[in-house]
Amino acid sequence: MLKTIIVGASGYTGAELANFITKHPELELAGLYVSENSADKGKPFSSLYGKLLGIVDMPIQPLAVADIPRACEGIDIVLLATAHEVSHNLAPDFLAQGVDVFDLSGAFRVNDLSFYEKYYGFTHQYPELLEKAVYGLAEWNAEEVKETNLIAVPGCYTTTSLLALKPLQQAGLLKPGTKPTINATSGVSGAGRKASTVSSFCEVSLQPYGVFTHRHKPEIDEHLGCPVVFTPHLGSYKRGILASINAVLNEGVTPEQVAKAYADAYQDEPIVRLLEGSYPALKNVEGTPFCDIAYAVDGEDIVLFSATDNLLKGASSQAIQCINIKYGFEMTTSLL
Ligand SMILES: NC(=O)C1=CN([C@@H]2O[C@H](COP(=O)(O)OP(=O)(O)OC[C@H]3O[C@@H](n4cnc5c(N)ncnc54)[C@H](OP(=O)(O)O)[C@@H]3O)[C@@H](O)[C@H]2O)C=CC1
Ligand SMILES: CC(=O)N[C@@H](CCC(=O)OP(=O)(O)O)C(=O)O
Repeated sequence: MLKTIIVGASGYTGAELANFITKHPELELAGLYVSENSADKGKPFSSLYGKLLGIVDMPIQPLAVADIPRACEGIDIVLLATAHEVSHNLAPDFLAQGVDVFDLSGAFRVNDLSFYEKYYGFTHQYPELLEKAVYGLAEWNAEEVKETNLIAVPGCYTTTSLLALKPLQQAGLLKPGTKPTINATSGVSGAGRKASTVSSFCEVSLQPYGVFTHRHKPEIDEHLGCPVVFTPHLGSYKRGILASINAVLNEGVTPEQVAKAYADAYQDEPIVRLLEGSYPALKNVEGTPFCDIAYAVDGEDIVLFSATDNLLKGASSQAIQCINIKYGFEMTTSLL
């Protein structure tokens, strides 16, 4: 059994991780942590997430940086379900204790120091960790995930967009010089559990945000290998992302070539479902680890549709996929 702890356990992605770990036959949930002065320290986990009453009742513990060596005793894996700068500050201490780090934040996803100044508002202190971090897009980077002890789990919009676009880009089917245009809507849980006016019940409405400035645009560019236009929208529902993506195919590309690109990429992948005869719907992915993808072609125009649960394939279940890959377990263990 691999002893596993979660930091940021009281948040939305942390709670999903706790649920998966309790169902995983090879992982043992060995600790749930929040910040040193958290309002939730000492509470039983199930007092926050009643669905797990009788399943995860252990108390949530406060974690100061000085506590990390003690928290790591006998521990194999830490999942950081914390804000970007918190993960940036904590990951090196966990790695120094010999614990494998799976980070759900954006702190190690892009190997470019200036990116963090511009999009995250902090100065990245660990270029050597950016070098060793592997981007945990499970269906595409499995071999690399096996080789590292720092996995940067991709963001939710990014996962949803990349899984749809990568087969076309990798097969060279996109028209050079054109930019795929991604319009994606996320449920409010994408903003995390902490109260804010923007995400409060009476304020939320279907609306674009982060236009031309969202940090997932450069993350997508980097891991797709081609620039995109990305516009996120906040939807007035709890969870799930639907991305509609317009792209232009190279001259002469046939629908058969497109179909082959998707089949080659995903026919052996249990978590990505290629739909035929229907389009993705949030109700079909909510609460599941799946990414549902469909497309329609009209001459050189292609429209792609991709749907995930932002808290699962967009975060926690993808982190578990990465654990399954790294330690040689079946890819879907505890997920399906
Ligand atoms: N929500 C989503 O759909 C997605 C989120 N992510 C990323 O995953 C990470 C977690 O997101 P999410 O679960 O939504 O966030 P939440 O805001 O819901 O939870 C954050 C958690 O971190 C804890 N925390 C805050 N500061 C510290 C600290 N210094 N030390 C230890 N714990 C701390 C919080 O508890 P407390 O403040 O009480 O200490 C809370 O448990 C973020 O980086 C986010 O960007 C990625 C993809 C999708
Ligand atoms: C609705 C909402 O607010 N969504 C979040 C994205 C959540 C996510 O994917 O987090 P990462 O930044 O870790 O990738 C946002 O736009 O900031």
